[in-house]
Parts: sequence; structure tokens; C-alpha cells
Amino acid sequence: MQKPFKDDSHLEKSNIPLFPYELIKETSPTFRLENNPNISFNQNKIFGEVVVCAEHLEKEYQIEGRNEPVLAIRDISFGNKSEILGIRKGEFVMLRGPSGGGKTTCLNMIGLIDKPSHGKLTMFGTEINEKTRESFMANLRLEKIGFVFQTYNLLSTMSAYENVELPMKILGKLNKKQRHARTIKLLELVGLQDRMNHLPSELSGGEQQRVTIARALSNEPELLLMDEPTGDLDTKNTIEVMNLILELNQKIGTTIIMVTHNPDIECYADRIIYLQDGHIIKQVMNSQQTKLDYTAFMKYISLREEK
Ligand SMILES: Nc1ncnc2c1ncn2[C@@H]1O[C@H](COP(=O)(O)OP(=O)(O)OP(=O)(O)O)[C@@H](O)[C@H]1O
Repeated sequence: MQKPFKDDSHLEKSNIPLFPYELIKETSPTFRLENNPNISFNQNKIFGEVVVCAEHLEKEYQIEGRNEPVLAIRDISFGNKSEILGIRKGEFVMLRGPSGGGKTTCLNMIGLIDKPSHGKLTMFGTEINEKTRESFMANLRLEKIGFVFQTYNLLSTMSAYENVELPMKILGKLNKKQRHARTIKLLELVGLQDRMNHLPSELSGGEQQRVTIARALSNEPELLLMDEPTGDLDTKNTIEVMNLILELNQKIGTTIIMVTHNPDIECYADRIIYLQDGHIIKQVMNSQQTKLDYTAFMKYISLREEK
């Protein structure tokens, strides 16, 4: 399988317009990324209220045998008075930056998997800090947040249908008939209605990831968090999955925060926040979310590799 996407190991590359900026211009003349947040916010999209903001967020990990803790997140603020905006309803934000910069730690705190060591998050108007109870976080997580990871984490003995239905059973808000209707609707949404009785092992990587996306949407989350969702996919499946994610964001209005190393898919986001050494170092606004075209992209890749 071809995997032309390059690991973004240094940030400079993402400052320099690469693929979409040249080729997409042919199909989407308005596409551009700007460093100045004041002039280029996506004009075609209206965002809702701020759903996530952070004030002086810090996360440290204590490691056995070491006196000094590891500071994964040092001082992250967005929203309120910070010049880095809060995450607004309907927005699609990517977290990017070099390895070890704190992206996953930040996503895990927003996902209420991990607590801040210092500072606070405000999630859907509720404050989360070092004192927040685990059970409170778990309930909020189940009701409001969906997750998609690089590894699909589907239950191998359950069909696609059963995997999608499972979170609804756990939440316990819908009866069997309602769950059935919603599961079918979600599988149709991700284009897998014909594969619903297949086990994960009988599906391709792209199809498995589409099942995890349907599963993540099962309890109608207000926020969808994704950690390298296309990391294991080839180019064709990456583009298909990204196109699906963009449709969910634009048609259903799901708010999305996604960690990725892939600079070539920045064009799908409304905004890209860069983290390095536990700090936010900049945010970049996209004036128009744009889909990649597989044929044009492969043409670009061969040109890029010739250079
Ligand atoms: N559970 C943990 N225990 C100890 N240190 C951790 C833990 N999780 C993360 N770290 C450390 O925190 C820092 C930030 O890690 P994090 O995984 O958030 O970065 P990242 O930007 O997501 O990296 P990558 O792109 O490689 O996934 C790193 O130095 C990492 O080693």
C-alpha cells in the first residue's frame, strides 16, 4: 500500500504552503491559510458558542524512579482572554506539532480521560480541574464526547452493527427499537449499510475506521475527538475518511478536535493549533475547508517526490 504522507517532524514545513495551496487553487480559488486570525476566518461558516476553553492548563506525570515530574503540558490557555480562541460549536480544529509536544495529553484532558495537574478546563460550561471527581468526568464523557483513535479498537467478536449499537446500550437512554433505527442510520451515514453484519476482521482498514466513527457518533456527542484517525490508512482511505469527517462536521455540525502529524490534510480544518514542548506556539486559520481530490493529490505527490 502506498503511504506518501510524510511525518511532520518539524514545524517549519507546515508554515510553507505545500500541496493544497497550489493544486487546490485550480478547484477552489479562495483556499488560503493565514497566520493572522483577524483577517481570514472561514467566511462561509457560522460557529456557535465556545464549548471548550482552558486557563493555564498544566499536566505533569510522575515517573517511578525519577524525582522530577515530566511536564507534558506547561501552560496552555485558549478562549476567555487568550489570543488563542476557544473551541466553538461546529468548529473543526486540528492539533499539530512535533512528537512529544503534548497533543495527545491535551486531547486526553479535553476528552476527560485525564485530569489537569494545575489550571482548569471549561467544558460545556462546566469547570474541570485537579479536584473534579472521576465519576463526574466519566458521566460527562459518556454523554457529550465521542472518540476515534488510530487503532480502531473495535470488539473483534461483534459485528459492525453490534459495535455501533454498544455505546447506546451502555448509556441506556434508547430502547431496542430506537437503538436499531439509530444504528442503521449511522451505518448508512458512513456508507456501510451493506457491511453491517461483518466482523471487524472482514472489513478493510478504512471500513473499520468508518465503523469507529459511526460508533463514536452513536450517543450524539457534542464533541468528537480524534487521535490520528488516518494514521494507519493508505492515501485513498485517508482521503475517503477525511471526506466523511468533513461531511459530519459540515452537515451535522459536529465539533471536532483532531490530532494529526499529516500536514497534507490541514486543508480540512477550520483552524490548526500547533503545540511544541507543552506550549501552544501558534494558531492558523483556514479561510475555506477543502477536500483533497485523490487523482490531483497523487499527481502532486509524484511531482513533490521528483523535486
Ligand atoms: N502517561 C505518561 N507518563 C509519563 N510521561 C508521559 C505520559 N504521557 C505523555 N508523557 C510525556 O509527555 C510529553 C507529551 O506527550 P504527548 O504524547 O502528549 O505528545 P504528542 O505531541 O502527542 O506526541 P506524539 O506526536 O509523539 O504522539 C512527552 O514527553 C511524553 O513522553
